[in-house]
Amino acid sequence: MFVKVCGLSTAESVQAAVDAGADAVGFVLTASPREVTPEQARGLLAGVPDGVAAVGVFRHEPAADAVATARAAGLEWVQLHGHRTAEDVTTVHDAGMRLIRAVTMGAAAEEFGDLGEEVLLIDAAVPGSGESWDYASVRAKGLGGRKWLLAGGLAPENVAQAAEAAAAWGVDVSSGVESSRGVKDLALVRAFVNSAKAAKD
Ligand SMILES: O=C(O)c1ccccc1NCC(=O)[C@H](O)[C@H](O)COP(=O)(O)O
Repeated sequence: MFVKVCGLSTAESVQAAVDAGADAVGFVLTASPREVTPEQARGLLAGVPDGVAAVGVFRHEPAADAVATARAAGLEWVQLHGHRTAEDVTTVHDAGMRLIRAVTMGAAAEEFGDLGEEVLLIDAAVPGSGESWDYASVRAKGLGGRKWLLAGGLAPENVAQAAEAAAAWGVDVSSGVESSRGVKDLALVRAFVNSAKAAKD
């Protein structure tokens, strides 16, 4: 099970995620209580070893702007929320970067198609809100064989059940490992990664 921990803003939370075995860490580079500057993200990147994906997260920014900001932060991956096109995917790849494309569960059917991104992320209506949804319903999207992350309202206590219900390739969390909005709880970060890694693939 691929595990991403998102919305990290301190060296301690990065270390907790990495030490627990997270495969990816996310830095929010768009308006959010979790927002970090590119300079802060670059500093946090120092705690991310090779083999762990460091992801810059964006919402409505044009793909070219997201790429420029992520590059300024030294990140290799971008995660783009909002409606995206095959041209956006090309923009990211032509810049030599890697892409997680995020769609909300309620999006139109064509949004779930393969636009060439490396990883798809299926989220709640509002990213980073901690809202849960009917995870099993994603099975109807026919994502078998794709690399995709389940997100929205996951937490240490529900991640294993949710991932199994959805037949997820991986999981992503932010709110469910926080003590208050934007403040990561290190014990919850560890518990989440452990629970997700123990979940049935
Ligand atoms: O975290 C944010 O505030 C945020 C703002 C704008 C775009 C994306 C954002 N976060 C993305 C994520 O953290 C994850 O992809 C996911 O939505 C986490 O959801 P949750 O665990 O329910 O907080």
